[in-house]
Amino acid sequence: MFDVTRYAIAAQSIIDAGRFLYGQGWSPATSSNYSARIDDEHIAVTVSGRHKGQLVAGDVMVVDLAGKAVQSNARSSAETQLHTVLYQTFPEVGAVLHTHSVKATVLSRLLPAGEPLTLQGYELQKAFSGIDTHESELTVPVFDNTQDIPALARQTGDWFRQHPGQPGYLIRGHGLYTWGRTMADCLRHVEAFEFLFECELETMRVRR
Ligand SMILES: CSCCC(=O)C(=O)COP(=O)(O)O
Ligand SMILES: [Zn+2]
Repeated sequence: MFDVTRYAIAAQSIIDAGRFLYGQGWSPATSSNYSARIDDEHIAVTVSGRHKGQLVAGDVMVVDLAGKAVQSNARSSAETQLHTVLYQTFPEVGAVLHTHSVKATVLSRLLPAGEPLTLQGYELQKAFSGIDTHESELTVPVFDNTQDIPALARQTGDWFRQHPGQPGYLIRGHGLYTWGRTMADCLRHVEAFEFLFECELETMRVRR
């Protein structure tokens, strides 16, 4: 059982995040999914297929950390396991956001297969929780868009257990996953990634 007040707060944070992310053009055409932790065993997550700029309370539901719906007949996001694996792996994670921006999508397709995106020397890296110098190296792995969500959940879980300080990943031709202690932290991470993706794309353009 979960606390209804905590659920309502989590659901509202998801609704507000959707309005912002859709407004930025980072969650077009029903793409993306969002979640927020309710307690040690439950998260609030978006219902599959909903318009993320027009979310209402009925577009958010509760699942347990195995991804099983709790007190709902709705179908949670098709990518629910990519969220639950992060809450299982990192007890401090309070929110997870998945977005489909043009920059994340294009950059993930331009990176050589098998190579992560490496970010270093950007002042804005300090926007990520726990990063206090632009000299640190951020590694953003790029996973293939296999459509096999259980396999991807295992892959991402394994990778981040070995690299617990890294703040997100890309799925090739698909989008970004990032997380944070709070929804505010998580939204800041999305914004920071978007800025850094634009810098990387602009650098590639200038160097051509
Ligand atoms: C229209 S985007 C295709 C599915 C997807 O990648 C996504 O992020 C949304 O899936 P959901 O089941 O969470 O609505
Ligand atoms: Zn997606």
